[in-house]
Amino acid sequence: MCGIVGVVSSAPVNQLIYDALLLLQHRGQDAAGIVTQQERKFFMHKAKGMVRDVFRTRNMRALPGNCGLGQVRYPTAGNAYSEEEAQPFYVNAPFGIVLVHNGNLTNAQALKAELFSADHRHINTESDSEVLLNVLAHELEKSTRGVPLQPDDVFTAVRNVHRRIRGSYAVIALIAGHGLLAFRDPFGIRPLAMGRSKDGTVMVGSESVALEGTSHVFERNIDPGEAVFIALDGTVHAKQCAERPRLHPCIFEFVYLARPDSVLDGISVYQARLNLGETLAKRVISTVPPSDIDVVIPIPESSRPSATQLAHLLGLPYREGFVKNRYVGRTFIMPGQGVRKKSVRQKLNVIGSEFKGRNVLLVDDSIVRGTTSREIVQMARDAGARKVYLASAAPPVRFPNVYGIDMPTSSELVAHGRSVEEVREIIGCDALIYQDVDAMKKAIGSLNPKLDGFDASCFDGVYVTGDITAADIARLNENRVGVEEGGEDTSRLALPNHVD
Ligand SMILES: O=P(O)(O)OC[C@H]1O[C@H](OP(=O)(O)OP(=O)(O)O)[C@H](O)[C@@H]1O
Ligand SMILES: NC(=O)CC[C@H](N)C(=O)O
Ligand SMILES: [Mg+2]
Repeated sequence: MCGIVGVVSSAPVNQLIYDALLLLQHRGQDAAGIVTQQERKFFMHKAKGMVRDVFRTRNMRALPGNCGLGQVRYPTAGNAYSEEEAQPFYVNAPFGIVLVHNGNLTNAQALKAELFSADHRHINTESDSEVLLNVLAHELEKSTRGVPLQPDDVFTAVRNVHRRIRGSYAVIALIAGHGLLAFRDPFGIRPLAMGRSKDGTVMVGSESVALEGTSHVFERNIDPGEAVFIALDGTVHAKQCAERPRLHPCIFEFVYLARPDSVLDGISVYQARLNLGETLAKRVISTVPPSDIDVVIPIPESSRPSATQLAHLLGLPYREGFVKNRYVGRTFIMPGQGVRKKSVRQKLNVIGSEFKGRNVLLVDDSIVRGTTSREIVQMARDAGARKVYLASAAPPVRFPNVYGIDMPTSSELVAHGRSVEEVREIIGCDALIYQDVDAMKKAIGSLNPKLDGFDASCFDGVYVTGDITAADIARLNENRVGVEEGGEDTSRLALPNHVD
């Protein structure tokens, strides 16, 4: 997942986009970029790094104009370390388009070949998002019946884009001199919401927190398959452009990716995590008697709501046993196993008194590669815990994700092809309690009965787009750079050394 935002206003938007990206930083830590538009000219700044490091005062001053968009990147395709694959991407025709994308295309390779041979378009990076932009540009070229561009021509282009591309995509594009286009894949896998501020500024963004935190009132989600075109005067046009839209949001957004204060597709992420804690509590009781647990300790940050609810239901004390260094980012979304492992120790430190001589139940939101759990269980033992139990608010992650979460291969997943007992041995805890897949779906799905289902592919192996084979998964990995086991980008551990 990445974080994306787009704005149409009657005032300069550079600071507003920056602020929204900061609120979406948890969705991508690897690169950030902003484009603004003034008098049909685009102004862009993008680079690797976190938002606060990428944009210095001089960069912000060079982003004039009353509309624009931005992205924070968490790479899931192409080269994790390439500055050129930072977003937004730009094409000069038709009109000039810049685009940001959250998600992952599953047919990007085939499209790239097709774009070259049939559409005569050159793709200069390994990014699936550059492919997406070129498909959109080609379709817009075909559908445009004159200048100025009409919303219906834009919608025709999006309809054709839906026909050509596969996978997950929440997209925001700015068409020079015309307006801001936002659309979502026909399954609504990745989130996208829209809101408005008192002065009439319209904002589209990945999570409601980006709207709320910048004083915009949430109006609605973009529907799966729907396209919204916001003209430069703020007029909003909307149309359903998919043939069979269905709402199957990614369940991992609720488990881990999104901020708890966001509401996605009508579901409070916080409430979803409380519910997961509740159902997990029932699983714990059937494995370890609560009388054998002295204290419940969350593994910061994302597991906290589930852990509090679980402790409450079991009638056990909830204590903070790990302190998080707030200057280290989220470890799961870092590229390279070496850096992830090192970061767990940098990020979390124990409060020894909470462990000494106690039976502790550690709670995490999910166990993916097992990097965090292995380190944490050892840290709890080193701090003197008698018994260390571990509960995961999500079920075992057993299948690769192809829709924008960086879990490209099954071999890296600690639970793939292993029984719970085998995973327990690897992690080194005294008992391991996982959430159940159906219980997870029910706990979250009950919060919005209008959902058609979830994309829960990393848990149940069912890919909602229905067209994913083992060969596709292998192919999707062929062009990945920077995700190999042990791969380490040491530069990210260095302190920022910018001098203005
Ligand atoms: O099994 P693993 O491969 O280690 O992945 C799972 C862990 O990674 C995430 O934490 P992260 O540090 O990314 O973010 P958080 O602070 O939001 O919990 C998640 O919350 C788990 O703790
Ligand atoms: N996580 C995402 O949404 C990634 C977007 C895009 N596939 C990239 O790798 O840059
Ligand atoms: Mg965590």
